[in-house]
Amino acid sequence: MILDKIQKENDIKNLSKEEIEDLRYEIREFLIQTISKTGGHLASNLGVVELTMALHLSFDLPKDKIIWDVGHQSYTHKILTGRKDSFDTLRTHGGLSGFPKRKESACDAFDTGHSSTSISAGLGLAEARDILGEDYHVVSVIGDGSMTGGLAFEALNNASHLKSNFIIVLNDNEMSISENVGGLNHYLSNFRTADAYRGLKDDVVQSLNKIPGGPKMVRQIRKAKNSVKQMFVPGMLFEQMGVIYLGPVDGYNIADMCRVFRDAKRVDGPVLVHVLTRKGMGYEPAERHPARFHGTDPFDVMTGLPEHKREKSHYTDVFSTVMKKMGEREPKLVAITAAMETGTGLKRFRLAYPKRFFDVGIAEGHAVTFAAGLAQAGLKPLFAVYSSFLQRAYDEILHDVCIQNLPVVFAIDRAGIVGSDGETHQGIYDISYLSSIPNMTVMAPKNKWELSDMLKYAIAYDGPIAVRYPKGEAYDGLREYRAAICYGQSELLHAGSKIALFALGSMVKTAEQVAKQLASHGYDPTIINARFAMPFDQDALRHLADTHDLVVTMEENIRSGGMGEHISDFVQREKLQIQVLPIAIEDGYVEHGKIAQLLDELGLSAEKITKRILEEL
Ligand SMILES: Cc1ncc(C[n+]2csc(CCOP(=O)(O)OP(=O)(O)O)c2C)c(N)n1
Ligand SMILES: CC(=O)[C@@H](O)[C@H](O)COP(=O)(O)O
Ligand SMILES: [Mg+2]
Repeated sequence: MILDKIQKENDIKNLSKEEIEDLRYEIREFLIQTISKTGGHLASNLGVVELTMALHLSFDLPKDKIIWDVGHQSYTHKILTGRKDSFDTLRTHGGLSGFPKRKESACDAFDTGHSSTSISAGLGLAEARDILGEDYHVVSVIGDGSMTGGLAFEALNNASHLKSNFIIVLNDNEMSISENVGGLNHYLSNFRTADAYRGLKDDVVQSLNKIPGGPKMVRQIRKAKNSVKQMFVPGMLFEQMGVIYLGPVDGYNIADMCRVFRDAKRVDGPVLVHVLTRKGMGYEPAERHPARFHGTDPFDVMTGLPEHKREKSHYTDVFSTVMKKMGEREPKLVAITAAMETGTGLKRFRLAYPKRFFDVGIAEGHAVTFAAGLAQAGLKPLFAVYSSFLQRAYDEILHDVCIQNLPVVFAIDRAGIVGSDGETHQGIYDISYLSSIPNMTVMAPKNKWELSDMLKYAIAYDGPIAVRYPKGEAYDGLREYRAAICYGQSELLHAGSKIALFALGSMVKTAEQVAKQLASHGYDPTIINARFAMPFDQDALRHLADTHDLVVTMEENIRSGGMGEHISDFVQREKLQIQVLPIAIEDGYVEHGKIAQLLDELGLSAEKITKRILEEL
């Protein structure tokens, strides 16, 4: 195996031409075999094997800095920097991260996970290098999807002004997770078709020359030729912004890419190298279904089919079904995604109501203000978004939606621990960052039927409102508890004594288990489904203070700014005679691992919560 010769960074430079040719196949095979067992981001990684090899052949790591935008495509980089043998631990607890991590390797120049940050970060490194009088190259590798994020444009604007030596590699595979959308995508696709355009024009000229009056028209066309050509000179947009454009270059021709990188190093100022790649390259099922293999669970290599069939529906599936129904019932309902159509479950809505569906690209901030505009003009916008990506839009939620009290619905998927994507993707901050914004309402369902009821309630509600629900299987217990949703009111599930479990969303199921465990110690706790994190049910708490000794608040969110902290504050301010035990995630970041394992480690499993309660008593 040539791969065995790669034990550390720069080892690739010792390989012969023939070995380099073979290495690309070995890496691809290794990626397919490994990810088929561990799961992970396959399609993007298969697309950039040769690009990564060319970068490693052209630059000197760790002295030179490569910043991977999002970082989901950094697996070959990890292999070429001596981490191949850890791949069986990919995205597991204590194992290799699915994203670049500075603490994992000196060759990981900057931690990523969310998109469109690489040009800003790279520019920062380049400026620091110049101010400190150091000498190294900085390369930011950004995909065409991530290029649709506003931050990337802000950085380009700044780069052209600063004029620091800095290389941007635009990895253009014409895909975000799903098809890339928008004007930039059209602009880039012109470069791909520029040759075809020229050929077509010659054909047109030949045909025109054969018809009466044709030669005159040909002369006019020739006159216009230069200005028409301008439109098709690749990279004009970047060049006019002051960023030198090189390309497009074939992302599967290593020698060509190395040549262009050599040129790019010599350019004075910012330079953009446009590389054309294909998502899923070299594995037929992934080439055919790049969105499905963007992030995949373990699968069978021969067929490409998932190893485990879904037995129960996920919260995302429930959301998808409700949206399809509500679209029919509510003609003013419009749905927005920021490049997450598949992940959020909006595909069915798009197919049924294409005119009421908007994929705005990776642009969460824009999505929120766009929703505010739609709401202000009389529509009912719903933004379906992952909890961690909505962090991008804090000011837009406050400034554009909540100050004007506009009826925008936030359907927040992946709220809580998400597992294998790790610290950048854990959805454990949304209750805190949303609850502090006046006019915002925050709800979380206990099971799949309540998600459906809450979404319907939210769509009918006249103000900003969020429904947060976790990744994975939807809970199908407690079906018999389906009291109508009333604003700011909780739901009593079991009336007991002494201890009250005041649980939100996913923690209601855990509360049931805690109650069972406490029963074996002779307690009969009351169980309350909080339903609303903000405003929480103050009357219920006043009543509990009269009848119970301890209220245990339970939420899958960080402690700081969470429901428990708000309730503790309320109890203190009202001088209620009840002890509060807030169960939440301790403030900090949570690394990758299995969801159940992480919850247990964070003290949020039924066993750990029961233990805490018994200690408290
Ligand atoms: C702020 C943010 N929003 C959404 C995502 C989810 N996401 C991860 S990769 C991706 C597509 C990126 O497309 P591109 O940069 O072209 O890379 P490719 O997958 O095509 O290699 C999206 C939408 C994210 N990581 N960060
Ligand atoms: C890299 C990235 O941000 C996404 O691909 C994310 O990993 C998707 O998560 P899900 O697999 O939960 O949809
Ligand atoms: Mg792409």
